[in-house]
Amino acid sequence: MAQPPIPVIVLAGFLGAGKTSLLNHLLRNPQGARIGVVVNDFGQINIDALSVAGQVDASVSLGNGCLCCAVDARGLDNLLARLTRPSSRIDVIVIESSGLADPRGMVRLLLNSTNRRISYGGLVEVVDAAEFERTRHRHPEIDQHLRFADLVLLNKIDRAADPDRMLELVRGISGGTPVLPTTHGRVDPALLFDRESLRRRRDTAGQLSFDDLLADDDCGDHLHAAYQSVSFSAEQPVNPRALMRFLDDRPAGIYRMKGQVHFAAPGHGHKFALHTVGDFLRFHRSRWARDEPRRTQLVVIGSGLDADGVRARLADCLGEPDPDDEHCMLDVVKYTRG
Ligand SMILES: Nc1nc2c(ncn2[C@@H]2O[C@H](COP(=O)(O)OP(=O)(O)OP(=O)(O)O)[C@@H](O)[C@H]2O)c(=O)[nH]1
Repeated sequence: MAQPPIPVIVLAGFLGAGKTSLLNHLLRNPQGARIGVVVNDFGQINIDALSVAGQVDASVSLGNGCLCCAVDARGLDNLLARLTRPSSRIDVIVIESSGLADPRGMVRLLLNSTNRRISYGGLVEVVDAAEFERTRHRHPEIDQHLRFADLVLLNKIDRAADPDRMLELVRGISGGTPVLPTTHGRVDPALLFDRESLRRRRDTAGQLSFDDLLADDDCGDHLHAAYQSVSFSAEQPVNPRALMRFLDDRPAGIYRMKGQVHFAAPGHGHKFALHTVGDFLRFHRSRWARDEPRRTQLVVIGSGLDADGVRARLADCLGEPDPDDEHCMLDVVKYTRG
């Protein structure tokens, strides 16, 4: 008997809004579904793929550029072909797009896909409740992204200065699209995996018309045209004091940093995932896998970055802390969860 097509759900949202957090939440609460994942990251090092690895039924990743500007659907088709092999027994595919991708381009790619085993399963737009107003000010086109979506998650509601006002604002912008406040992307997975409800929402809310999707789209207008990424990788450990000085006084233009840090500090041999989004700074501590190389890998995203300058300043953070400085990790620990 022919298998029903596998729904493909697109997670979109500006840099640092919480897409990977949502994806990890879905992977931890799969409701019995086998989830295939496509991760598309902006930097050369695919940090998002590193952050979801180990929890997925099947995953493929595509780094260094936004999928929304792929000239044809073949690149994505090849990835989807791997995930939709009958032997992988995948029930639903989730694409985490880069924080600078244009959701319209992503949806268009899916609709143009020649893979008969998939069907478009909807667009979920993640919004950072703490940063949204600043982001919108810089990139007014974000409003459209909300209207294209089937579901908007107003994430980081715990960080919003006035959550009710934000909810009202985002609901107003989203037109008929449902808006749900969340923290760390914790949403009932049934809302995303239940195809019927997604389809109903598509039929009722003001989504992309076919004309919108087919309209000529100039990639030069996409958000990522204004952003660059700088990748930094080092085997030599990082001096925590030096890194905190860097983070306190970040080079101009940086909006987002993510990756993992290997500190040289006695008693702190863990892996520290680093996230900055605007002014927000957070480390997450976890154990290195047994055979995982101890190294720092960071992606820095922003506009008007002096790439060499950023790399040079990060390189200055490498080295051992002062052996008499017992509290060298204090500031890092202050910003650490986990
Ligand atoms: N306080 C708070 N922090 C959150 C929430 N959701 C995510 N974060 C944190 O925000 C940072 C960025 O979250 P990610 O899930 O990596 O964001 P992203 O959208 O995948 O980021 P990009 O892929 O770089 O665009 C991480 O430190 C998360 O732990 C939330 O609801 N509240």
